[in-house]
Amino acid sequence: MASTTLICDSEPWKDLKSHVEDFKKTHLRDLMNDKERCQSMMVEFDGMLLDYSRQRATLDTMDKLYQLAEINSTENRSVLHVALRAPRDAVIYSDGKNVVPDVWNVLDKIKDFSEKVRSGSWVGATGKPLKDVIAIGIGGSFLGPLFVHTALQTDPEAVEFAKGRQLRFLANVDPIDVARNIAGLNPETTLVVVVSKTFTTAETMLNARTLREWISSALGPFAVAKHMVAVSTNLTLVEKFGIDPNNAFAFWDWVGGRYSVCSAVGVLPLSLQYGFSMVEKFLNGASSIDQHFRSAPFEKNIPVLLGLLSVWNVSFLGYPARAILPYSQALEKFAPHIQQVSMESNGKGVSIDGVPLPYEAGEIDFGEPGTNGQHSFYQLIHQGRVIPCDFIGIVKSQQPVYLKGEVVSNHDELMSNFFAQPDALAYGKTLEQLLKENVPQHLIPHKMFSGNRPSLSLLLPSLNACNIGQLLASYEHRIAVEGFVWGINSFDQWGVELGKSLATQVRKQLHASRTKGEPVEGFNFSTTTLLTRYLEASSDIPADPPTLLPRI
Ligand SMILES: O=P(O)(O)OC[C@H]1O[C@](O)(CO)[C@@H](O)[C@@H]1O
Repeated sequence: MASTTLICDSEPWKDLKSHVEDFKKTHLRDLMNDKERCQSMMVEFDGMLLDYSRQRATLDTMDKLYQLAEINSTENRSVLHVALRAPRDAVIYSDGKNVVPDVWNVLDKIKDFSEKVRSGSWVGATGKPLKDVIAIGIGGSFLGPLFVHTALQTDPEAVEFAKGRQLRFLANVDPIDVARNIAGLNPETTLVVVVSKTFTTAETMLNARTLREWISSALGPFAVAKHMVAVSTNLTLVEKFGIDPNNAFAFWDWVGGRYSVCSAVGVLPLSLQYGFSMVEKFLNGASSIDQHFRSAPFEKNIPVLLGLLSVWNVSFLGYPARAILPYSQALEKFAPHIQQVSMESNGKGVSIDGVPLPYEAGEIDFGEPGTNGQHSFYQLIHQGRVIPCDFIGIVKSQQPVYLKGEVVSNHDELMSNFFAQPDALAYGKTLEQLLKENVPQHLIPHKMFSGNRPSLSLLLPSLNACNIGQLLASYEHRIAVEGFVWGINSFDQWGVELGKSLATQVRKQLHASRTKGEPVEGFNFSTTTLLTRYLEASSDIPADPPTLLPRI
Protein backbone atom coordinates (compact mmCIF):
# COMPACT_ATOMS: atom_id res chain seq x y z
CA MET A 1 0.00 0.00 0.00
CA ALA A 2 1.34 3.49 -0.85
CA SER A 3 2.46 5.30 2.27
CA THR A 4 -0.23 8.01 2.38
CA THR A 5 -3.09 5.76 1.28
CA LEU A 6 -5.61 5.07 4.00
CA ILE A 7 -7.02 1.61 4.56
CA CYS A 8 -10.56 2.93 4.07
CA ASP A 9 -9.75 3.46 0.39
CA SER A 10 -9.00 -0.24 -0.07
CA GLU A 11 -11.41 -2.68 -1.68
CA PRO A 12 -11.71 -4.97 1.38
CA TRP A 13 -12.67 -1.97 3.56
CA LYS A 14 -15.31 -0.84 1.06
CA ASP A 15 -16.52 -4.40 0.80
CA LEU A 16 -16.91 -4.58 4.59
CA LYS A 17 -18.76 -1.24 4.56
CA SER A 18 -21.42 -2.57 2.21
CA HIS A 19 -21.47 -5.93 4.02
CA VAL A 20 -22.23 -4.25 7.35
CA GLU A 21 -25.29 -2.53 5.89
CA ASP A 22 -26.83 -5.85 4.74
CA PHE A 23 -25.77 -7.46 7.92
CA LYS A 24 -27.39 -5.03 10.36
CA LYS A 25 -30.75 -6.83 10.24
CA THR A 26 -29.24 -10.09 11.50
CA HIS A 27 -29.85 -11.01 15.15
CA LEU A 28 -27.47 -13.06 17.28
CA ARG A 29 -30.43 -15.25 18.26
CA ASP A 30 -30.48 -16.54 14.69
CA LEU A 31 -26.71 -16.61 14.22
CA MET A 32 -26.36 -18.76 17.34
CA ASN A 33 -28.63 -21.40 15.77
CA ASP A 34 -26.06 -22.09 13.07
CA LYS A 35 -23.95 -24.83 14.68
CA GLU A 36 -21.44 -24.94 11.86
CA ARG A 37 -20.81 -21.22 12.18
CA CYS A 38 -20.43 -21.51 15.95
CA GLN A 39 -18.03 -24.40 15.64
CA SER A 40 -15.87 -22.47 13.18
CA MET A 41 -15.78 -19.61 15.65
CA MET A 42 -14.04 -21.61 18.34
CA VAL A 43 -10.27 -21.58 18.29
CA GLU A 44 -7.90 -23.21 20.70
CA PHE A 45 -4.25 -22.74 21.53
CA ASP A 46 -2.46 -24.64 24.29
CA GLY A 47 -5.66 -25.17 26.28
CA MET A 48 -6.85 -21.58 25.86
CA LEU A 49 -10.22 -21.56 24.11
CA LEU A 50 -11.55 -18.52 22.27
CA ASP A 51 -15.26 -18.64 21.44
CA TYR A 52 -16.29 -15.67 19.32
CA SER A 53 -19.60 -17.07 18.11
CA ARG A 54 -21.43 -14.31 19.99
CA GLN A 55 -19.82 -11.63 17.87
CA ARG A 56 -22.10 -9.96 15.36
CA ALA A 57 -20.23 -11.56 12.51
CA THR A 58 -20.64 -14.37 10.02
CA LEU A 59 -17.97 -16.54 8.42
CA ASP A 60 -18.31 -14.25 5.43
CA THR A 61 -17.54 -11.26 7.65
CA MET A 62 -14.44 -13.06 8.88
CA ASP A 63 -13.22 -13.77 5.35
CA LYS A 64 -13.58 -10.11 4.51
CA LEU A 65 -11.69 -9.15 7.66
CA TYR A 66 -8.85 -11.53 6.74
CA GLN A 67 -8.57 -9.76 3.40
CA LEU A 68 -8.34 -6.47 5.22
CA ALA A 69 -5.59 -7.85 7.43
CA GLU A 70 -3.64 -8.94 4.37
CA ILE A 71 -3.32 -5.30 3.34
CA ASN A 72 -1.89 -3.82 6.50
CA SER A 73 -0.30 -6.97 7.86
CA THR A 74 2.41 -6.90 10.48
CA GLU A 75 4.99 -7.84 7.89
CA ASN A 76 8.03 -5.53 7.88
CA ARG A 77 6.84 -3.84 11.04
CA SER A 78 8.59 -5.35 13.97
CA VAL A 79 6.94 -5.75 17.31
CA LEU A 80 10.24 -5.82 19.09
CA HIS A 81 9.09 -6.40 22.65
CA VAL A 82 8.81 -10.10 21.73
CA ALA A 83 12.62 -10.14 22.02
CA LEU A 84 12.19 -9.63 25.77
CA ARG A 85 10.82 -13.15 26.16
CA ALA A 86 12.56 -14.89 23.27
CA PRO A 87 14.62 -18.02 23.95
CA ARG A 88 18.34 -17.50 24.53
CA ASP A 89 19.25 -18.79 21.07
CA ALA A 90 16.71 -16.66 19.15
CA VAL A 91 17.91 -13.97 16.79
CA ILE A 92 15.91 -10.73 16.66
CA TYR A 93 17.34 -7.63 15.04
CA SER A 94 16.86 -4.01 15.98
CA ASP A 95 18.82 -1.53 13.86
CA GLY A 96 20.94 -4.35 12.43
CA LYS A 97 21.87 -5.77 15.84
CA ASN A 98 20.70 -9.04 17.39
CA VAL A 99 19.23 -7.81 20.69
CA VAL A 100 18.59 -11.22 22.29
CA PRO A 101 22.07 -11.51 23.93
CA ASP A 102 21.57 -8.07 25.57
CA VAL A 103 18.17 -9.20 26.86
CA TRP A 104 19.64 -12.33 28.40
CA ASN A 105 22.57 -10.43 29.96
CA VAL A 106 20.05 -8.37 31.91
CA LEU A 107 17.89 -11.40 32.75
CA ASP A 108 20.97 -13.20 34.11
CA LYS A 109 21.88 -10.13 36.14
CA ILE A 110 18.33 -9.99 37.58
CA LYS A 111 18.43 -13.68 38.42
CA ASP A 112 21.70 -13.25 40.25
CA PHE A 113 20.64 -10.11 42.12
CA SER A 114 17.19 -11.34 43.08
CA GLU A 115 18.64 -14.60 44.39
CA LYS A 116 21.11 -12.66 46.52
CA VAL A 117 18.36 -10.48 47.98
CA ARG A 118 15.98 -13.38 48.52
CA SER A 119 18.61 -15.59 50.15
CA GLY A 120 19.78 -12.79 52.42
CA SER A 121 23.29 -12.64 51.01
CA TRP A 122 22.54 -9.05 49.90
CA VAL A 123 21.67 -7.17 53.08
CA GLY A 124 20.68 -3.63 53.97
CA ALA A 125 22.90 -0.97 55.54
CA THR A 126 22.34 -2.34 59.06
CA GLY A 127 22.98 -5.95 58.04
CA LYS A 128 19.35 -7.04 57.88
CA PRO A 129 17.89 -8.97 54.93
CA LEU A 130 15.63 -6.98 52.61
CA LYS A 131 12.26 -8.68 52.70
CA ASP A 132 10.07 -5.89 51.37
CA VAL A 133 10.21 -4.16 48.01
CA ILE A 134 8.60 -0.90 46.89
CA ALA A 135 8.63 -0.49 43.11
CA ILE A 136 8.29 3.17 42.12
CA GLY A 137 7.04 3.80 38.59
CA ILE A 138 4.00 5.00 36.67
CA GLY A 139 2.13 4.12 33.46
CA GLY A 140 3.93 1.37 31.60
CA SER A 141 6.51 1.24 34.36
CA PHE A 142 3.79 0.22 36.81
CA LEU A 143 0.54 -1.17 35.40
CA GLY A 144 1.89 -4.34 33.77
CA PRO A 145 3.99 -5.44 36.76
CA LEU A 146 1.06 -4.66 39.08
CA PHE A 147 -1.26 -6.79 36.93
CA VAL A 148 1.13 -9.77 36.95
CA HIS A 149 1.82 -9.42 40.67
CA THR A 150 -1.88 -9.29 41.47
CA ALA A 151 -2.56 -12.30 39.27
CA LEU A 152 0.22 -14.37 40.88
CA GLN A 153 -0.52 -13.33 44.44
CA THR A 154 -2.88 -16.25 45.13
CA ASP A 155 -1.33 -18.85 42.84
CA PRO A 156 -0.34 -21.64 45.27
CA GLU A 157 3.13 -22.09 43.77
CA ALA A 158 3.78 -18.33 43.83
CA VAL A 159 2.49 -18.08 47.40
CA GLU A 160 5.19 -20.53 48.50
CA PHE A 161 7.93 -18.53 46.77
CA ALA A 162 6.68 -15.24 48.21
CA LYS A 163 6.51 -16.36 51.84
CA GLY A 164 7.64 -13.63 54.22
CA ARG A 165 8.05 -11.07 51.44
CA GLN A 166 5.98 -8.06 50.31
CA LEU A 167 5.89 -6.21 47.01
CA ARG A 168 4.23 -2.82 46.83
CA PHE A 169 3.87 -0.31 44.01
CA LEU A 170 4.19 3.44 44.41
CA ALA A 171 2.86 5.22 41.33
CA ASN A 172 0.88 8.32 42.16
CA VAL A 173 2.66 11.54 43.03
CA ASP A 174 -0.09 12.05 45.60
CA PRO A 175 1.68 11.99 49.02
CA ILE A 176 -1.12 9.72 50.19
CA ASP A 177 0.29 7.01 47.94
CA VAL A 178 3.70 7.45 49.59
CA ALA A 179 2.11 7.23 53.03
CA ARG A 180 0.22 4.07 52.12
CA ASN A 181 3.29 2.45 50.61
CA ILE A 182 5.65 3.01 53.49
CA ALA A 183 3.02 2.30 56.16
CA GLY A 184 4.24 -0.53 58.37
CA LEU A 185 7.55 -0.91 56.52
CA ASN A 186 10.96 -0.48 58.05
CA PRO A 187 13.59 1.24 55.86
CA GLU A 188 16.17 -1.20 57.29
CA THR A 189 14.46 -4.15 55.58
CA THR A 190 13.11 -2.39 52.48
CA LEU A 191 14.52 -2.31 48.96
CA VAL A 192 13.29 0.45 46.65
CA VAL A 193 13.30 -0.19 42.90
CA VAL A 194 12.98 2.98 40.82
CA VAL A 195 11.48 2.04 37.46
CA SER A 196 11.49 4.62 34.70
CA LYS A 197 12.35 4.25 31.05
CA THR A 198 13.40 7.90 30.75
CA PHE A 199 14.32 8.52 34.39
CA THR A 200 12.76 11.96 33.95
CA THR A 201 9.07 11.30 34.64
CA ALA A 202 8.09 13.98 37.16
CA GLU A 203 5.93 11.78 39.40
CA THR A 204 8.40 8.91 39.57
CA MET A 205 11.40 11.14 40.22
CA LEU A 206 9.65 13.03 43.04
CA ASN A 207 8.57 9.74 44.60
CA ALA A 208 12.13 8.43 44.20
CA ARG A 209 13.56 11.52 45.94
CA THR A 210 10.96 11.14 48.69
CA LEU A 211 11.86 7.50 49.37
CA ARG A 212 15.58 8.32 49.13
CA GLU A 213 14.94 10.81 51.92
CA TRP A 214 12.93 8.20 53.85
CA ILE A 215 15.89 5.82 53.68
CA SER A 216 18.71 8.28 54.26
CA SER A 217 17.00 10.11 57.11
CA ALA A 218 16.56 6.78 58.90
CA LEU A 219 19.82 5.02 57.98
CA GLY A 220 22.20 7.72 56.71
CA PRO A 221 23.00 8.77 53.13
CA PHE A 222 25.28 5.79 52.46
CA ALA A 223 22.36 3.42 52.94
CA VAL A 224 21.00 4.44 49.54
CA ALA A 225 23.56 2.21 47.78
CA LYS A 226 22.18 -0.86 49.56
CA HIS A 227 18.50 0.08 49.54
CA MET A 228 17.89 1.61 46.12
CA VAL A 229 18.27 0.07 42.67
CA ALA A 230 16.91 1.18 39.30
CA VAL A 231 15.45 -0.04 36.03
CA SER A 232 15.93 2.37 33.14
CA THR A 233 17.21 3.01 29.64
CA ASN A 234 18.94 6.13 30.94
CA LEU A 235 21.82 4.85 33.04
CA THR A 236 23.52 8.26 33.11
CA LEU A 237 20.60 9.80 34.97
CA VAL A 238 20.40 6.77 37.26
CA GLU A 239 23.99 7.41 38.36
CA LYS A 240 23.37 11.14 38.70
CA PHE A 241 20.47 10.36 41.03
CA GLY A 242 22.88 8.51 43.31
CA ILE A 243 22.17 4.90 42.46
CA ASP A 244 25.22 2.75 41.78
CA PRO A 245 25.17 1.90 38.01
CA ASN A 246 26.11 -1.66 39.00
CA ASN A 247 22.70 -1.81 40.64
CA ALA A 248 20.89 -0.56 37.56
CA PHE A 249 19.06 -2.94 35.25
CA ALA A 250 18.91 -1.78 31.67
CA PHE A 251 16.32 -1.93 28.97
CA TRP A 252 16.28 -0.28 25.60
CA ASP A 253 14.59 2.36 23.48
CA TRP A 254 13.07 -0.32 21.28
CA VAL A 255 10.85 -1.37 24.21
CA GLY A 256 7.70 0.76 24.44
CA GLY A 257 6.85 1.65 28.05
CA ARG A 258 3.44 -0.04 27.96
CA TYR A 259 4.98 -3.15 26.39
CA SER A 260 7.80 -3.32 28.95
CA VAL A 261 6.42 -5.69 31.59
CA CYS A 262 8.62 -8.51 30.20
CA SER A 263 11.76 -6.35 30.49
CA ALA A 264 13.52 -5.58 33.77
CA VAL A 265 10.54 -3.25 34.45
CA GLY A 266 8.45 -6.27 35.46
CA VAL A 267 11.04 -9.02 35.73
CA LEU A 268 13.07 -7.38 38.52
CA PRO A 269 10.29 -6.62 41.03
CA LEU A 270 8.50 -9.88 40.26
CA SER A 271 11.72 -11.92 40.62
CA LEU A 272 12.41 -10.26 43.95
CA GLN A 273 8.96 -11.30 45.12
CA TYR A 274 8.51 -14.73 43.53
CA GLY A 275 11.98 -15.80 42.39
CA PHE A 276 13.34 -15.75 38.87
CA SER A 277 12.19 -19.27 37.98
CA MET A 278 8.58 -18.24 38.49
CA VAL A 279 9.00 -15.19 36.29
CA GLU A 280 10.68 -17.32 33.63
CA LYS A 281 7.46 -19.36 33.39
CA PHE A 282 5.54 -16.14 32.80
CA LEU A 283 8.01 -15.12 30.06
CA ASN A 284 7.74 -18.56 28.45
CA GLY A 285 3.96 -18.28 28.42
CA ALA A 286 4.16 -14.93 26.64
CA SER A 287 6.73 -16.33 24.22
CA SER A 288 4.45 -19.26 23.33
CA ILE A 289 1.82 -16.78 22.16
CA ASP A 290 4.48 -14.86 20.21
CA GLN A 291 5.21 -18.05 18.28
CA HIS A 292 1.52 -18.80 17.80
CA PHE A 293 0.95 -15.23 16.56
CA ARG A 294 3.84 -15.54 14.11
CA SER A 295 2.90 -18.93 12.71
CA ALA A 296 -0.85 -19.64 12.95
CA PRO A 297 -3.04 -18.83 9.95
CA PHE A 298 -5.41 -15.90 10.48
CA GLU A 299 -8.47 -18.12 11.08
CA LYS A 300 -6.70 -19.99 13.89
CA ASN A 301 -4.69 -17.10 15.26
CA ILE A 302 -6.12 -15.88 18.58
CA PRO A 303 -4.52 -12.39 18.67
CA VAL A 304 -5.32 -11.79 14.99
CA LEU A 305 -8.95 -12.82 15.50
CA LEU A 306 -9.26 -10.65 18.60
CA GLY A 307 -7.75 -7.68 16.79
CA LEU A 308 -9.87 -8.02 13.67
CA LEU A 309 -13.06 -8.35 15.70
CA SER A 310 -12.18 -5.13 17.52
CA VAL A 311 -11.72 -3.36 14.20
CA TRP A 312 -15.08 -4.74 13.05
CA ASN A 313 -16.83 -3.59 16.21
CA VAL A 314 -15.28 -0.13 16.28
CA SER A 315 -14.98 0.90 12.66
CA PHE A 316 -17.89 -0.94 11.05
CA LEU A 317 -20.51 -1.62 13.72
CA GLY A 318 -19.70 1.69 15.42
CA TYR A 319 -19.27 0.44 18.99
CA PRO A 320 -16.68 2.71 20.61
CA ALA A 321 -16.05 0.78 23.83
CA ARG A 322 -15.04 -2.66 25.01
CA ALA A 323 -15.57 -4.15 28.47
CA ILE A 324 -12.94 -6.52 29.82
CA LEU A 325 -14.65 -8.82 32.30
CA PRO A 326 -12.45 -11.45 33.92
CA TYR A 327 -14.31 -13.88 36.12
CA SER A 328 -11.33 -14.07 38.43
CA GLN A 329 -10.45 -11.70 41.23
CA ALA A 330 -6.79 -12.45 40.51
CA LEU A 331 -7.23 -10.57 37.23
CA GLU A 332 -8.54 -7.41 38.90
CA LYS A 333 -5.65 -5.37 37.52
CA PHE A 334 -5.92 -6.77 33.99
CA ALA A 335 -8.38 -4.17 32.70
CA PRO A 336 -6.39 -1.23 34.14
CA HIS A 337 -3.28 -2.56 32.40
CA ILE A 338 -5.04 -3.15 29.09
CA GLN A 339 -6.56 0.33 29.30
CA GLN A 340 -3.06 1.75 29.00
CA VAL A 341 -1.75 -0.70 26.43
CA SER A 342 -4.79 -0.21 24.23
CA MET A 343 -5.76 3.41 24.69
CA GLU A 344 -2.22 4.84 24.75
CA SER A 345 -1.34 2.72 21.70
CA ASN A 346 -4.39 3.19 19.54
CA GLY A 347 -5.96 6.40 20.81
CA LYS A 348 -4.85 8.29 17.71
CA GLY A 349 -6.53 10.61 15.21
CA VAL A 350 -4.03 10.45 12.36
CA SER A 351 -2.45 7.68 10.30
CA ILE A 352 1.18 6.68 10.67
CA ASP A 353 1.91 9.23 7.91
CA GLY A 354 0.06 12.01 9.69
CA VAL A 355 -3.12 11.92 7.61
CA PRO A 356 -6.31 12.60 9.65
CA LEU A 357 -8.33 9.40 9.92
CA PRO A 358 -11.77 9.53 8.29
CA TYR A 359 -12.84 6.50 10.35
CA GLU A 360 -13.03 5.70 14.04
CA ALA A 361 -9.97 4.02 15.56
CA GLY A 362 -9.08 3.18 19.13
CA GLU A 363 -11.32 1.74 21.78
CA ILE A 364 -12.55 2.87 25.18
CA ASP A 365 -11.51 0.03 27.45
CA PHE A 366 -12.80 -0.52 30.92
CA GLY A 367 -13.60 -3.47 33.10
CA GLU A 368 -13.97 -5.07 36.45
CA PRO A 369 -13.90 -8.67 37.59
CA GLY A 370 -17.15 -10.63 37.51
CA THR A 371 -19.34 -10.93 39.37
CA ASN A 372 -18.58 -7.51 40.94
CA GLY A 373 -19.19 -5.75 37.63
CA GLN A 374 -22.62 -7.36 37.37
CA HIS A 375 -23.67 -5.34 40.40
CA SER A 376 -22.17 -2.18 39.00
CA PHE A 377 -22.30 -1.31 35.28
CA TYR A 378 -23.83 -4.38 33.62
CA GLN A 379 -27.26 -2.74 33.65
CA LEU A 380 -26.04 -0.35 30.97
CA ILE A 381 -24.48 -3.18 28.97
CA HIS A 382 -27.74 -5.20 29.02
CA GLN A 383 -30.31 -2.49 28.36
CA GLY A 384 -28.44 0.72 27.62
CA ARG A 385 -25.47 1.21 25.29
CA VAL A 386 -24.11 -1.69 23.25
CA ILE A 387 -20.63 -2.53 24.51
CA PRO A 388 -18.85 -5.59 23.15
CA CYS A 389 -17.62 -7.64 26.10
CA ASP A 390 -14.62 -9.90 26.64
CA PHE A 391 -15.57 -12.58 29.17
CA ILE A 392 -12.48 -14.25 30.59
CA GLY A 393 -12.99 -17.42 32.62
CA ILE A 394 -10.70 -19.89 34.35
CA VAL A 395 -11.44 -23.63 34.51
CA LYS A 396 -9.48 -24.43 37.67
CA SER A 397 -9.45 -21.83 40.38
CA GLN A 398 -6.20 -20.88 42.09
CA GLN A 399 -8.05 -21.23 45.38
CA PRO A 400 -10.88 -23.76 45.21
CA VAL A 401 -13.49 -23.64 47.96
CA TYR A 402 -16.17 -26.27 48.49
CA LEU A 403 -18.71 -25.83 51.23
CA LYS A 404 -20.50 -28.94 52.33
CA GLY A 405 -24.19 -28.63 51.66
CA GLU A 406 -23.93 -25.94 48.97
CA VAL A 407 -25.33 -26.71 45.51
CA VAL A 408 -22.03 -26.02 43.78
CA SER A 409 -18.50 -25.03 44.72
CA ASN A 410 -17.73 -21.32 45.10
CA HIS A 411 -15.87 -21.40 41.80
CA ASP A 412 -18.78 -23.10 40.02
CA GLU A 413 -20.98 -20.35 41.41
CA LEU A 414 -18.68 -17.73 39.90
CA MET A 415 -18.48 -19.59 36.60
CA SER A 416 -22.26 -20.02 36.38
CA ASN A 417 -22.33 -16.28 35.87
CA PHE A 418 -19.48 -16.40 33.36
CA PHE A 419 -21.50 -18.81 31.20
CA ALA A 420 -24.87 -17.09 31.69
CA GLN A 421 -24.01 -13.47 30.92
CA PRO A 422 -22.94 -13.88 27.25
CA ASP A 423 -26.24 -15.61 26.41
CA ALA A 424 -28.27 -13.01 28.25
CA LEU A 425 -26.56 -10.34 26.12
CA ALA A 426 -26.90 -12.26 22.87
CA TYR A 427 -30.51 -13.45 23.20
CA GLY A 428 -32.13 -10.82 25.38
CA LYS A 429 -35.75 -11.25 26.39
CA THR A 430 -38.62 -10.89 23.95
CA LEU A 431 -42.17 -9.61 24.30
CA GLU A 432 -43.49 -13.16 23.82
CA GLN A 433 -41.40 -14.42 26.71
CA LEU A 434 -42.59 -11.62 28.96
CA LEU A 435 -46.23 -12.22 28.05
CA LYS A 436 -45.80 -15.92 28.80
CA GLU A 437 -44.46 -14.93 32.22
CA ASN A 438 -47.56 -12.76 32.80
CA VAL A 439 -45.47 -9.64 33.29
CA PRO A 440 -47.85 -6.70 33.87
CA GLN A 441 -48.25 -4.48 30.82
CA HIS A 442 -46.69 -1.39 32.40
CA LEU A 443 -43.48 -3.28 33.21
CA ILE A 444 -43.02 -4.80 29.79
CA PRO A 445 -40.91 -1.98 28.28
CA HIS A 446 -38.68 -2.03 31.37
CA LYS A 447 -38.22 -5.80 31.39
CA MET A 448 -37.57 -6.19 27.69
CA PHE A 449 -33.99 -6.95 26.62
CA SER A 450 -33.17 -6.30 22.97
CA GLY A 451 -30.29 -8.80 22.96
CA ASN A 452 -28.01 -8.90 19.91
CA ARG A 453 -25.21 -7.58 22.10
CA PRO A 454 -21.83 -9.01 21.11
CA SER A 455 -19.30 -10.68 23.35
CA LEU A 456 -16.50 -13.18 23.18
CA SER A 457 -15.44 -15.77 25.72
CA LEU A 458 -11.90 -16.73 26.54
CA LEU A 459 -11.60 -19.82 28.70
CA LEU A 460 -8.20 -20.53 30.25
CA PRO A 461 -7.42 -23.92 31.81
CA SER A 462 -5.91 -22.31 34.93
CA LEU A 463 -4.28 -19.13 36.09
CA ASN A 464 -0.60 -19.75 36.67
CA ALA A 465 2.51 -17.83 35.63
CA CYS A 466 2.45 -19.36 32.14
CA ASN A 467 -1.24 -18.61 31.45
CA ILE A 468 -0.81 -15.09 32.75
CA GLY A 469 1.99 -14.58 30.20
CA GLN A 470 -0.24 -16.03 27.48
CA LEU A 471 -3.12 -13.75 28.35
CA LEU A 472 -0.88 -10.70 28.39
CA ALA A 473 0.77 -11.49 25.05
CA SER A 474 -2.59 -12.26 23.40
CA TYR A 475 -3.85 -8.79 24.25
CA GLU A 476 -0.56 -7.06 23.38
CA HIS A 477 -0.65 -8.60 19.89
CA ARG A 478 -4.36 -7.95 19.55
CA ILE A 479 -3.76 -4.26 20.13
CA ALA A 480 -0.87 -4.24 17.66
CA VAL A 481 -3.10 -5.94 15.05
CA GLU A 482 -5.75 -3.25 15.51
CA GLY A 483 -3.12 -0.55 15.10
CA PHE A 484 -1.65 -2.16 11.99
CA VAL A 485 -5.06 -2.47 10.34
CA TRP A 486 -6.05 1.08 11.24
CA GLY A 487 -2.69 2.20 9.84
CA ILE A 488 -1.75 4.16 12.93
CA ASN A 489 1.43 4.29 14.98
CA SER A 490 0.65 2.23 18.08
CA PHE A 491 4.07 2.93 19.53
CA ASP A 492 4.01 6.68 20.18
CA GLN A 493 1.99 8.72 22.73
CA TRP A 494 2.19 12.44 21.95
CA GLY A 495 -1.26 12.90 23.48
CA VAL A 496 0.10 12.70 27.00
CA GLU A 497 2.59 15.56 26.51
CA LEU A 498 0.33 18.64 26.46
CA GLY A 499 -1.00 18.12 29.96
CA LYS A 500 2.54 17.52 31.23
CA SER A 501 3.83 20.83 29.84
CA LEU A 502 0.86 22.78 31.19
CA ALA A 503 1.53 21.24 34.62
CA THR A 504 5.06 22.67 34.42
CA GLN A 505 3.58 26.17 33.98
CA VAL A 506 1.28 25.63 36.98
CA ARG A 507 4.13 24.23 39.09
CA LYS A 508 6.21 27.38 38.40
CA GLN A 509 3.26 29.58 39.32
CA LEU A 510 2.64 27.73 42.61
CA HIS A 511 6.30 28.11 43.53
CA ALA A 512 6.39 31.83 42.64
CA SER A 513 3.16 32.55 44.52
CA ARG A 514 4.15 30.63 47.62
CA THR A 515 7.73 31.90 47.87
CA LYS A 516 7.41 35.46 46.49
CA GLY A 517 3.71 36.14 46.82
CA GLU A 518 3.43 36.62 43.04
CA PRO A 519 -0.15 36.87 41.77
CA VAL A 520 -1.54 34.21 39.47
CA GLU A 521 -0.93 35.32 35.88
CA GLY A 522 -1.04 33.95 32.37
CA PHE A 523 -4.00 31.58 32.81
CA ASN A 524 -7.61 31.83 31.68
CA PHE A 525 -10.32 33.09 34.05
CA SER A 526 -11.32 29.63 35.22
CA THR A 527 -7.81 28.37 36.01
CA THR A 528 -6.85 31.70 37.60
CA THR A 529 -9.86 31.53 39.92
CA LEU A 530 -9.23 27.92 40.88
CA LEU A 531 -5.50 28.48 41.44
CA THR A 532 -6.09 31.60 43.51
CA ARG A 533 -8.64 29.77 45.66
CA TYR A 534 -6.21 26.88 46.14
CA LEU A 535 -3.33 29.18 47.11
CA GLU A 536 -5.44 31.28 49.49
CA ALA A 537 -6.97 28.29 51.19
CA SER A 538 -3.58 26.65 51.74
CA SER A 539 -1.64 29.81 52.65
CA ASP A 540 -0.73 28.32 56.03
CA ILE A 541 1.88 26.13 54.25
CA PRO A 542 5.24 27.86 54.91
CA ALA A 543 7.18 28.94 51.79
CA ASP A 544 10.19 26.85 52.77
CA PRO A 545 8.85 24.06 54.98
CA PRO A 546 11.05 21.51 56.76
CA THR A 547 11.18 18.04 55.18
CA LEU A 548 8.04 16.26 56.21
CA LEU A 549 7.60 12.56 55.55
CA PRO A 550 4.27 10.85 56.02
CA ARG A 551 3.82 8.89 59.20
CA ILE A 552 0.97 6.42 59.43
O1 LIG B 1 8.96 4.87 32.31
P1 LIG B 1 8.83 6.34 32.28
O2 LIG B 1 9.82 6.99 31.36
O3 LIG B 1 8.93 6.91 33.68
O4 LIG B 1 7.41 6.72 31.70
C1 LIG B 1 6.24 6.34 32.35
C2 LIG B 1 5.05 6.37 31.46
O5 LIG B 1 4.77 7.68 31.02
C3 LIG B 1 4.28 7.67 29.69
O6 LIG B 1 5.23 8.25 28.88
C4 LIG B 1 3.00 8.42 29.57
O7 LIG B 1 3.02 9.61 30.24
C5 LIG B 1 4.08 6.21 29.39
O8 LIG B 1 4.09 5.91 28.08
C6 LIG B 1 5.16 5.59 30.19
O9 LIG B 1 4.95 4.22 30.36
